Amino acid sequence: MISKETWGKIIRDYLEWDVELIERDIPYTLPRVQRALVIIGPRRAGKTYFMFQILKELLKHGIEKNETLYINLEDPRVIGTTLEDLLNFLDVYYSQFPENAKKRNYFFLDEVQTVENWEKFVRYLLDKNQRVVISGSSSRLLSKEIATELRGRGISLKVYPFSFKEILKSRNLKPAPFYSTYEEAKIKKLLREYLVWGGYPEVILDFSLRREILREIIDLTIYKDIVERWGIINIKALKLLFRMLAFSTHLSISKAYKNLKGIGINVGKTTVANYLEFLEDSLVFYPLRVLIKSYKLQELYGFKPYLVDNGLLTSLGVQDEGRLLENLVFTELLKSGLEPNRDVFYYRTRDGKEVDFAILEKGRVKQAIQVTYELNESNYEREISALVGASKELNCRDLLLITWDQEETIKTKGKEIKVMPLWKWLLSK
Ligand SMILES: Nc1ncnc2c1ncn2[C@@H]1O[C@H](COP(=O)(O)OP(=O)(O)OP(=O)(O)O)[C@@H](O)[C@H]1O
Repeated sequence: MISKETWGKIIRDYLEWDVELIERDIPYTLPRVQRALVIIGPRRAGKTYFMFQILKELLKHGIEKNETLYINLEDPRVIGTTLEDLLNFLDVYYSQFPENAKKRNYFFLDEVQTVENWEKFVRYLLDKNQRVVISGSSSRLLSKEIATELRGRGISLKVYPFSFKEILKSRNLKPAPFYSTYEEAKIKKLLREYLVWGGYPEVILDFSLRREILREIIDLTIYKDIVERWGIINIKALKLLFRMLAFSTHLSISKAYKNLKGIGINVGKTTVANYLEFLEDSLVFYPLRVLIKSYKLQELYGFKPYLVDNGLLTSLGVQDEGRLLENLVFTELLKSGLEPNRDVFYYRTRDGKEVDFAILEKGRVKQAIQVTYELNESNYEREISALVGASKELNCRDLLLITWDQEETIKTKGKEIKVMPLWKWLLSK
């Protein structure tokens, strides 16, 4: 049992506490109805820090600090907290601030999954008309499942590693209609780093330790979230599968199974499917499906694998700039709020040409995006005819081709294709 003194101290410590943070551009609203805001995202993406940002914004809007409260349930002083302990903690809080008992308070509960029956406590607070923000990720319960556990009493908000705009902001480079030669050179240098090393907050904050940080994030995800949690014994197969995702442009369960078999790893197809699902659940891997009505055909075509951050690709050994660029575009689409396989798919024309991203809005394809590092003689015909074909079949006029550094407008066969350098596209979003 956690003593009243311990809770009292934790509350006092919180009131004295402050933290410096880089402000994120993640739109959110605290639910006005009796629902908790559940912050979810991959490991080390900045979920806790985003809670801190919400807290700070409340204070800026005139809420007294003692009307808010943050507890990290993985704080060593409160390990083993039970539901009863949490109720005791409420008593201690209200005994210190009796006037708050009649007000609306803001509770921020981090690593909430460590307490058994935590959802009962959250529902109790919500029933009392309190505002609740929760987050967590551990081998015991993935952040995605927290939303499920609340059974309709949670609204989830996704936090991913930094977007390019957020990185620029952290370096005091604000989006502007024009940049000086110096600024443009600086933006391109940062973009090159972002292309290779991604946007995990700790990587941005300590670039010299990027390799170690990324390795640690992969280990946390693989060992804590997947191996420990599911009691996986074939760790080698899981790690090889993760690497395969990084290197493949197309994959399916059978193909992954055959690839593994080809290098002497014998695991069943069901195991392969399970491992892929675990990686997907931990929000590091996204299988992008083809835009097609028939579910059977969708299965047949398999998926295009993407990872949540380019740093993971590099850490796993990917060096191909084309692959890095395409993955980066995917991650920015994610960060802009698009849900893969609901708002974004890849597209295959009737004659088998591929367009990387088809963006849907209100059931129609609003934009078709092709990504290629450099448009040149050898790929021009393929890239352009895929976009033109998709445009005709999908009746979509907004055609975009993202490259590393080329810019022009191509008019062909009655269609107009905008060719845009990556940095301009990222800043225009
Ligand atoms: N907005 C930010 N400003 C400054 N530093 C940040 C920010 N977001 C994250 N960080 C840095 O990254 C680290 C990891 O962030 P945080 O703890 O918020 O991630 P998390 O998603 O909650 O991680 P976990 O999944 O392991 O619980 C922090 O300790 C901090 O150093």
